[in-house]
Amino acid sequence: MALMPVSDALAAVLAGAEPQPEEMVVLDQAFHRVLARDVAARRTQPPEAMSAMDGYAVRASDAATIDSQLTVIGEVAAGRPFAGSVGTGEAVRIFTGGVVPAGADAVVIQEDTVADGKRITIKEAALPGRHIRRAGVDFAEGDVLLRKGTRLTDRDLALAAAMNHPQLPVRRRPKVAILATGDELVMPGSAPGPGQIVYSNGYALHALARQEGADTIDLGVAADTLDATTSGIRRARESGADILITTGGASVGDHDLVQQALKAEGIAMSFWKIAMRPGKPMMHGRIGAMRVIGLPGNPVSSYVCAFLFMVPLIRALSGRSVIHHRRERAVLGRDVGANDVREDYLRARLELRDDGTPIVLPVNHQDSSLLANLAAAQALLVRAPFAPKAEAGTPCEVLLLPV
Ligand SMILES: Nc1nc2c(c(=O)[nH]1)N[C@H]1C(S)=C(S)[C@@H](COP(=O)(O)OP(=O)(O)OC[C@H]3O[C@@H](n4cnc5c(N)ncnc54)[C@H](O)[C@@H]3O)O[C@H]1N2
Ligand code: MOO
Repeated sequence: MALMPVSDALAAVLAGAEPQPEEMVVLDQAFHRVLARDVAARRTQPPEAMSAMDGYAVRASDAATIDSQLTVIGEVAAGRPFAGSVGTGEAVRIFTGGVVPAGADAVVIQEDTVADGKRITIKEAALPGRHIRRAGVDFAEGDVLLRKGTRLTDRDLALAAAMNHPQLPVRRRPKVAILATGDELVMPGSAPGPGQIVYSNGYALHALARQEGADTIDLGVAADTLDATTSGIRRARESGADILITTGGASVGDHDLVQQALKAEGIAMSFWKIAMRPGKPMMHGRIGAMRVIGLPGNPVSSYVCAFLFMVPLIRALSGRSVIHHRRERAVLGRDVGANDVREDYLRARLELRDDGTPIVLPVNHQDSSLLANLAAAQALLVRAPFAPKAEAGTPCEVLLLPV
């Protein structure tokens, strides 16, 4: 198969990706979940005119001049409205959040009054509407304030509560199973023997998938045999995974068995090999309803491909309205050479110029095994296939890496 352009590969990965079924969750469980439906306010907020200050509810016309005197006929506090109404020459003691009593159309803050028993003297002229939050100034019953496809923020949860929703309709989290392959891999903290490599890819992949709202299943490391690899794939299916991510064994070496194992398990392959760097040997297909992304083993290739393909897929399955990474505009901080047929995603640091323009500094060594570079990078500089060489100062596009 020929190398597939990145945009075609992404379209293939996202083809037919429908949002997961809906479920109701209580607000405490709803942080970062994706709304399955538009949500409208169940009440008007505030439901009635309320005082924004501690002071006295008055008729503005009675308190329009300094030294006017009023009689305090009662009190209203938050949650305890005053039953009567404020007549001429009268005032009601009121506290922040208290319902403005009938008849009153202004609040005079207590600092602007002198109190003497039931009498107050006005020291600052009242203005109609002053210090009063009118009914519905925040929102009205029926207002749609939270939209389907939104990933709920901390503020959204407070808003949903104020809208009087104890629970929200969200999308079920996609399940992502992650299977590493490679005889050479040993766990962090062990004493690697000759030629052994410490397993690292899965840590970034699990974290990235979870950060995007997926549940992850760890299928461990399969040895480089067809049996071990097919058994890992089968376990992914049995676990009900929506997405299987494999890492390693994607290339053409004698021990790269992932594609063979996927075929033995009946995969409908959609592509193998993309015109991108890093990540050329990535593959994609489906086994039944399970979507499979076969990531390369090199740690940077594995992460960059997951970032570019797994993340939008998780977002699409989660029903998010925005699924694509945003390309930010920036300026090259150093010269870069001409590109070849593969779209390049160069690890880069970002610096802000004095005027706020982000300057992109691609790291010197872009070999796809170099994790220290990846961890230090804040962005990926995107270089289109056959982009000509470009000098420092040229506008460019970057993808920001998660923080
Ligand atoms: N003749 C060719 N050789 C290679 C080609 C090619 O086109 N022709 N492509 C190269 C490219 S590009 C990549 S990327 C790699 C990807 O190969 P694999 O997906 O088969 O990866 P492995 O061989 O299994 O591993 C590569 C490297 O990464 C280490 N690794 C693997 N898994 C993990 C893990 N979970 N944690 C940490 N490190 C891992 C592994 O030990 C190897 O060192 O192929 C090129 N070759
Ligand atoms: O995909 Mo490979 O990353 O070019 O090493």
